[in-house]
Amino acid sequence: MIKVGIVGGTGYTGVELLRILAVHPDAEVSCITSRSEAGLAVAEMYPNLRGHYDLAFSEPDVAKLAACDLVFFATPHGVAMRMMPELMAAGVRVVDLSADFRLKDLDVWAQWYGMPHESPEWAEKAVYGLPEVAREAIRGAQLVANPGCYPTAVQLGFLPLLESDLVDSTRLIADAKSGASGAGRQGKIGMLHGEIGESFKAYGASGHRHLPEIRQGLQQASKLPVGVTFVPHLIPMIRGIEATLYAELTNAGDFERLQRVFENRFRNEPFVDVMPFGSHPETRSVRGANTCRMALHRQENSNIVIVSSVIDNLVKGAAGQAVQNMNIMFDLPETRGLEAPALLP
Ligand SMILES: NC(=O)C1=CN([C@@H]2O[C@H](COP(=O)(O)OP(=O)(O)OC[C@H]3O[C@@H](n4cnc5c(N)ncnc54)[C@H](OP(=O)(O)O)[C@@H]3O)[C@@H](O)[C@H]2O)C=CC1
Ligand SMILES: CC(=O)N[C@@H](CCC(=O)OP(=O)(O)O)C(=O)O
Repeated sequence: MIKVGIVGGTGYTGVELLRILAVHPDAEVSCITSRSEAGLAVAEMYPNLRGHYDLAFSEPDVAKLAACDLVFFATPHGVAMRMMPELMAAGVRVVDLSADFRLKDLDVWAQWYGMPHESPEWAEKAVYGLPEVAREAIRGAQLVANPGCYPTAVQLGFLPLLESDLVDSTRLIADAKSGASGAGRQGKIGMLHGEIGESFKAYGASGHRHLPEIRQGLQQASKLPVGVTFVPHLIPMIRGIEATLYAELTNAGDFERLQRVFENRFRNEPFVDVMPFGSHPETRSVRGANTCRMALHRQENSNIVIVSSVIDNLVKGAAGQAVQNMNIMFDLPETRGLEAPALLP
C-alpha cells in the first residue's frame, strides 16, 4: 500500500486527488494538509467523501509528510519548491501539481511566476510528467512535475503532427477554453458565477504562463523549433478544457494519412482517444475521466489541420494525471484507480 500525503488538500485539485484515491486499491492517504482548515474532518468539508475518509486536515508538517512514500503538492506556485527539498532528502517521492518544476529555463520561470526559483538543483532533475512522452523517465523519477492543464490538452493534440514532422512547427495556433475550476478555489471575484455566467472572454492573449511550457514540451518531444500562438478563454462551466489547434501541413497530400498517424501514435495509450475524422469531442465526454479525447478536421481545399482536443482540467489536466504518474512511479498498472468513464449527462 502506497502511503500518500497531500499538501493543499482543500483546493480543487486536492479534493479531486481525494476523490480518485478514495477508490484506489493500492494507495492510502495518510496525511492531508490545510493551514486554514487544520483540525476539520475531510468529510465535513467535502460531503462527497463521507464514509471514505476518517482523516482531518493538518498543518503542513514536513516531518509528518516525510513518513509518506509519495507526496502530492496541490498548492499554488512557490510552495513546493520551498518544502520539497527536505522530502527529497528523506527519500520521499513527489508529484508536484503546481508549475514549480515544469520549466527548465529558470530565467523564463522567474519571468512568468514573478519570483526567483529557490530549488534550481531539483528543477534540473525533475521529470516533466506527460506519460505519453516520458513514461520511462517518470518510472525512475523521484520528482515529477505534473503538466499544466492547458499544456496537456495542447501538447497531446500537436504531438503526432510534430513528431512526424508533417507541419510547419513554427506557426502553430492553440485556441483554448477552460471552465472556472481551472483558476482554483481560493476566492477571486472575477471567478464568481455572477461575474462569469452568460459571458465568454479571452484572457492572457498577449502572453500566458503556459506558453513557455507548451513550447518547451513540444520542442523536447519533436526536436523541432516550435513557434506557437496560444490564447486561453474562460467559459461559464465548472470543469473542462477544449483546445482547437491549427497547424499548416507541409505537404497537403499528407492529409490522407493523418488519421492513421494519430491512431498509431496513441494506439497503446490508455488515456488518449482518437475519434473518427470530422468528429467533435465534447468536454462533457471526459468530465471526471482521465481521458484526452481528440478529433481531426480539414476544411475544403485547405492545408490547415484542425485538431480538437478535450480534457477535464481537474483530471487529465491535474489530479488524474498525477495519479497516473504515481502508478507509473510505483510500477502499478497505469490505469489503476482511473478506469471510471466520464459522467454523462
Ligand atoms: N485547478 C486546475 O484545474 C489546475 C490546477 N493546477 C495547479 O495545481 C495547484 C493547486 O491548484 P488548485 O487546487 O486549483 O488550487 P486551490 O487554490 O484551489 O488550492 C490551493 C491549496 O493549497 C493550499 N495552500 C495555499 N497556500 C499554501 C502554502 N503557502 N503552503 C501550504 N499550502 C498552501 C490551500 O490550503 P490552505 O490555504 O488552507 O493551506 C489549498 O488547499 C496550483 O499550482 C494550480 O496552478 C494544475 C492543473 C490544473
Ligand atoms: C481558468 C484559469 O484561470 N485557468 C488557469 C490555468 C489553470 C491551471 O491550473 O494552471 P496550472 O496547471 O499551470 O497550474 C490560468 O489561466 O492561470
